[in-house]
Amino acid sequence: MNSFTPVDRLSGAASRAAAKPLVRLDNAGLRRDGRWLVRGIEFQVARGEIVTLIGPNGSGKSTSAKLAIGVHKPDEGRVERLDGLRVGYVPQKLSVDRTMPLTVRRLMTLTGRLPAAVVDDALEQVGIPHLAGAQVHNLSGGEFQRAMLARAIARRPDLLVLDEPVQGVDFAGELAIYELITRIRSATGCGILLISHDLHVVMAQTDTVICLNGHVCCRGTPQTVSQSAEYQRLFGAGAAGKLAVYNHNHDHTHLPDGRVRHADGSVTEHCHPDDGHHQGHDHGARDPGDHAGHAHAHGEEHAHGHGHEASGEHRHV
Ligand SMILES: Nc1ncnc2c1ncn2[C@@H]1O[C@H](COP(=O)(O)OP(=O)(O)OP(=O)(O)O)[C@@H](O)[C@H]1O
Repeated sequence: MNSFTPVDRLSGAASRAAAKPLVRLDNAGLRRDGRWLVRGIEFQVARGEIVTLIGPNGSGKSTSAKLAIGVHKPDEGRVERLDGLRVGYVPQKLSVDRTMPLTVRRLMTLTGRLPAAVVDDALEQVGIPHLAGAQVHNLSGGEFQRAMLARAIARRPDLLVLDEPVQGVDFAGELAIYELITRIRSATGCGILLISHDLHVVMAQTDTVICLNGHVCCRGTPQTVSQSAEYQRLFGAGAAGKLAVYNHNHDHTHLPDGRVRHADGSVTEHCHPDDGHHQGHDHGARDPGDHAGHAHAHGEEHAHGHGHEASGEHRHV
């Protein structure tokens, strides 16, 4: 998991190019069947930046991302991309039948040849080198999303666009995947455009949040957006408090194989009853041993989040 390519030192010309955003939407709008799907969309993604689009179903997140990468041409406004921009795109829906016989290695090369070493390196980076020969239909939700991420990063994109990268992943896996995304950003310096409903999980990892509802409702750092009246109208006032989940202290790491490494270096099959995430947290109606009831990352690094319940309130602003 330490085989990321370090960010290259940039030449003068390249560093001037790096100062320009990778992509910039300026008052972009898309109209279909006589109605505006999105309008007045303005945001940009710079190298090394994570921008997250949030908003309720149908608010135009995917449409805005597709405008950004050129799948759609704007009917109004402008979209500018850096010349020669390489995009890695993980769409929300994939037209691969997960019941078809297909190995992870083949999934990686469906849309173009890649040297085996590059495939192996990408799988290593996302923490599933052992699954190269596995059938896609046997992967867990989290493994599948990691395979999709590997597929996107294998071609060393400048801009990584991830449309709901934690679909089918439990709360614990979500945080691990967001940590992985953050690590990819830090190690490769690519820009990342992330789409999610799950703002209270996503937001702490994000530089800029753009809250959409057919138009841009509000924008800013996770903290500013979570406090804004527009955001609270859209997601419910209770959603603002969810950011606190990131401040939780923890004292152990969940390893990829499910075992637990403790602060003293010992490794056990399960958490100790007095481990960090058991202290003062409500496991709800779930069995106390059921870790899906709250979030803590199962991965190489650790982060704990609690209180992932959806606000439930989705009013339009
Ligand atoms: N090609 C299209 N033609 C007509 N309408 C479309 C097209 N693509 C999307 N839409 C509509 O545009 C609106 C925004 O869709 P979009 O997929 O961007 O929303 P979203 O915020 O990503 O939603 P979700 O969270 O449900 O994935 C929806 O009402 C959708 O039905």
